[in-house]
Amino acid sequence: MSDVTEFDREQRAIDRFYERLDHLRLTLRDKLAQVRRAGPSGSPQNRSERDAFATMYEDRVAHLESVEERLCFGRLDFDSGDSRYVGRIGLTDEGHHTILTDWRAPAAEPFYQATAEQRDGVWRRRHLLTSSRKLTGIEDDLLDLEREDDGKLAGEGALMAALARGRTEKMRDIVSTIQREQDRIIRSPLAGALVVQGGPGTGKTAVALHRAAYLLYAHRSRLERSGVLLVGPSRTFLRYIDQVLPSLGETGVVSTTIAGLIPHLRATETDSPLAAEAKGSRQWVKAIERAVRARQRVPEVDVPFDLDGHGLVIRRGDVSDAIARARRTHRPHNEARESFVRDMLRRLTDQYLLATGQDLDSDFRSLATEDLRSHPTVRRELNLAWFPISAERLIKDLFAKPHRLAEAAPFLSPRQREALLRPTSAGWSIGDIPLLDEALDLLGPIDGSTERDETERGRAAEVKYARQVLESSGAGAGIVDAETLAERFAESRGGGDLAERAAHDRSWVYGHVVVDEAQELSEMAWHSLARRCPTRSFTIVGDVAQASSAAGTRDWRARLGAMFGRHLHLESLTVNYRTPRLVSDLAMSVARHAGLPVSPLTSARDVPDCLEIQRTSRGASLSVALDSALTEANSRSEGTIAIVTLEPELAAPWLAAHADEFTARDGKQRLTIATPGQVKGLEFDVVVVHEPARILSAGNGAADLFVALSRPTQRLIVVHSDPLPRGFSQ
Ligand SMILES: Nc1ncnc2c1ncn2[C@@H]1O[C@H](COP(=O)(O)OP(=O)(O)OP(=O)(O)O)[C@@H](O)[C@H]1O
Repeated sequence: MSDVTEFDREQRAIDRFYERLDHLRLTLRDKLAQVRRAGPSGSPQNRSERDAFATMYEDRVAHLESVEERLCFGRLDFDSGDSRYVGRIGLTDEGHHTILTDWRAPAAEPFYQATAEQRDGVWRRRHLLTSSRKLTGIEDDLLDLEREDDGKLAGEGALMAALARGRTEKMRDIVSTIQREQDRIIRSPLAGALVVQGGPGTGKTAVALHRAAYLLYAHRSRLERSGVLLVGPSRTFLRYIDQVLPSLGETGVVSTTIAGLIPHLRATETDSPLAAEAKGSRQWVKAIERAVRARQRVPEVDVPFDLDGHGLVIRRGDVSDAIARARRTHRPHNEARESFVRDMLRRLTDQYLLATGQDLDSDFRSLATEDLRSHPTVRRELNLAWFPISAERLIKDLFAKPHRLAEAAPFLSPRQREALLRPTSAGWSIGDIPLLDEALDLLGPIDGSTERDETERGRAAEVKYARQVLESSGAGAGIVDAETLAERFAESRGGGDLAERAAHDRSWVYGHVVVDEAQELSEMAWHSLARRCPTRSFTIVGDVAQASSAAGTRDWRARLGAMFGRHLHLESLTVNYRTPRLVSDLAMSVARHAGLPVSPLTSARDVPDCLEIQRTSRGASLSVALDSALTEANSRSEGTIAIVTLEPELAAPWLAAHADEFTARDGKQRLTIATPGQVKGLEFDVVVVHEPARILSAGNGAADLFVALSRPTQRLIVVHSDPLPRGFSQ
C-alpha cells in the first residue's frame, strides 16, 4: 500500500502537522520574548507575575520541542469514510478543528485496541514510519479482511523495526507501537492498585511509564498538583528511563528509589539475607511504636529534690498522668514532649507555690516555673521520662543495644536478633530506610517544628496570593488557574518545580504511585509507600520470578492483599519484546530448573546467531569474557554491551586499558561490567554472562541468573569453566 500518490498524500499530512507545530512554537516563543522584554521593572507583584508566565511559556515551548520525533505515527480509517491521525500530542487547525489526536485521548484508543474481531468501526489501521520529518514507510493493518488474529502483533513491521534498533544508554518510548494487551493496562482506571506481573522483557517498565503519562493526561486536574511518584530499583535504572516521560511531554513525575525516600540519608551497606528478611516484616510498625514508647518512662520511685530550701517531689503518679495526657494529643513524640514538659512544670509549680504558702495564681508563678525548668534534677528527670530523640538515633540504638531490640521486637528469633546487631557507627542499608521512615513519622523533627504544617501554610499562602494577582490583573484568565500560578510563583522564588519540591518533602502526598521491580519491596517498604498515597492509587509492575531480595515477594496477593483489599487488580503481560526466542527459552529453562515461579512467556521475534556458549579452561573465563566483549564491539558499530559477572572489580584495569575501543561515536561508553543485581531492569544489545554456575550458587542465585540471562536484545554469550547449571541443555 505504498504507491507514490498515497505516500505523497501522507507526507503532505505530516508536513501540515509540523507546520502547525512550528506555528505554535513561534507563537509561544513570541509571548515568552514579550514577557522577558518587559524586564525586571515594576512592583514585586508585577515581577512575580511575569516570572510565573515566563516559566509557564518556557514549559510549553519545551513540551512542543520534545514531540519533534515521530510527531504523527498513525492513522485510523473508519467505515464511515472518516479518518483520524494519531500522534504524540493533539493539534488543531486555525479553526480549532482537531487535525492530530493525542495518543492518550479516547479517540485514539482504537489505534491500539481495534482488531479484526472487534473493529470499533475501523477498517484500516495505518502505521506511519518517519525519520526526522520525512515519511519512510507505510504499514497497513486491514482489519475488515483479517480474521483469527488472536495473538497477532499490531503493526508488526513497525514493531520489529523498533525492537531491532540498537540500544543506547537511555530507554525510548514505545508510543507508536504499544500493543493491545499493554494498552489495556495503560488505560486502566486511576483508582485502586493495578499489579502487572510479567516475565522479563514484556514491557512492564515501558507500560508503567506510559501509564503515568496517560494518567497525567486523563486526570490532569487531580494529578498535576499532587504529582506522581515513580519508584525504581536503583539510581542507574532511574537514569536509564529518565528520557521516556519528557519525550511524552510529562515532567510532573518524581522518581526515586526506596533508599531515596529519605532525601538526606544514603544507604551504603548491604544486609545479609537474614537481616534483610528480618527488617522487612510489617511487625516493625509495632516495634518502632514500642521503641518510641520506651522513651516515655515513669521513674521507678518518686524523685525528691530541693528548690530554695523547699522539698519538692517528682511523683510517679504525676509523670504517669502527664505521659498519658501527652500521648492523647496524638502528636509525634518530639512535639508531644512539649505538652508533657508543660504539664509537669505546671504540677511542680503548684507544689512549689503551695510549699511556699503562695496562691496558685501568684505573680511569681512564671518565675517559679522558669526556676523549675532549669533545675538540674527536673531537667534530668523530665528528659528520662520523655526523651527527645531523632529517628536515626532511635534505630541506631535498637541495633546496637540488645536489650532495646529485645524489648521493641520480641517477634525476632535469637538468630535474627544476632543478625541485626551492629555498632552505632555502621552505615545505613536499604532495609533500614522504611524503619527510619516510620520512626520519623512517630517522632517528628527533633527541634519540635512541624515541617508539614509549615509546608501547608506556605502553599495556602501562595495560592491566596496567586488568586489576588489573577483577580487584580485578569492576566491569567482562561490560561492558568490560581493553583497553577501559585506553583509557578513558588518556582520563580527558587523553591524548585513541583517535582523537585515533592521530592524533598517527606510528607508530600502523591496522587498516584508507580512502582517498578516491585517484587523486591519488603512489607515495610510498602508501608512507607502507602503513607505517601493515602488514596491507595498504585500501578505496580514486577516479576516474582526475578525477586532477589530476601524481603521481596513471590506472591502478589499474599504481599499486597491486606494493604489494598478488594481494590487490588492483577494483570499479566506474556510477550517478551526484548530477548530473541532462543535466548528467552534458555533463560526460562534455567529458571524452571531452579524452581522459580516463572510466568508464561513467548518471544516476539527470532534473531539468527543470537546464542553462543564458550567453554574455557579454569582460570581463563574472565579474560575470555572480556575478549568476547571486545570482539562484539569491533563487529558492530553501534549498540551496548554488558558483561555480567560476580567479579566486576577484577575487570576494572582491563576496562581502563580498552576504554577507547568501547567508546561510541558520540563519546559514550558502550560497555558495562556489572553484577546481576546492577543490571536489573536494564537491557543491552549484547550480554556476556560470566560463569553462570557461580551466579546461581551465590546469595540470590536463581533469580539473579534469570535476570542476567534475560538482558540481551540481540545476542547472549555465556562463558564458563565451571559446569553449566541445569536447564542449559535439554
Ligand atoms: N510495544 C512495544 N513496542 C516497542 N518496543 C517495546 C514494546 N513493548 C516493550 N518494548 C521494548 O521491550 C524492551 C523491554 O521492555 P521493558 O524493559 O519495559 O520490559 P520489562 O518487562 O520491564 O523487563 P524486565 O522485567 O526484564 O525489567 C524495551 O526495550 C521496550 O522498549
